[in-house]
Amino acid sequence: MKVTCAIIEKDGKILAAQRSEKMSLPLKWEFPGGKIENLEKPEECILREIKEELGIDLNIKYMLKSNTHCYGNRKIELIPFVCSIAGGDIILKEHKAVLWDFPLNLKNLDWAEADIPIYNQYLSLVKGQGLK
Ligand SMILES: Nc1nc2c([nH]c(=O)n2[C@H]2C[C@H](O)[C@@H](COP(=O)(O)OP(=O)(O)OP(=O)(O)O)O2)c(=O)[nH]1
Repeated sequence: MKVTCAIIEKDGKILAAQRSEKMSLPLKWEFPGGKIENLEKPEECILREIKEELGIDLNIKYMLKSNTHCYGNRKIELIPFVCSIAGGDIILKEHKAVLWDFPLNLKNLDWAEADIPIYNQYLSLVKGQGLK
């Protein structure tokens, strides 16, 4: 299963979202997004999912390397897009909470396992740019 997710940047901070009790991986933190539907391009998927889940429009800046992870016998390929907000105000439609912080400060969140390599990939990238 292919899943897209968004690392949304604003003023040097990024957004982490907490899954609700009712979702799979309850209360884990993730980069919001969701499953690719039939015939959909990954870029279309992430824009649709973020509109559905957070009520905002995104600009896609670039894609990072995907991470394949198995939760038991469920294999997902998580495809990350670094994005900025194009418009709208965040309304939580599915998540329990969201948090904005500098990338390094999010290290100790209880991340979904599939997100950890993606978080680390992003961190090395922004460190390389001399940012936090
Ligand atoms: N959206 C998103 N999903 C993630 C991330 N990390 C991660 O392991 N996942 C998992 C959780 C889900 O099993 C799947 C994404 O599906 P989804 O967010 O559309 O969730 P869903 O409720 O439809 O999925 P499910 O409960 O049927 O498993 O990928 C992430 O960063 N973002």
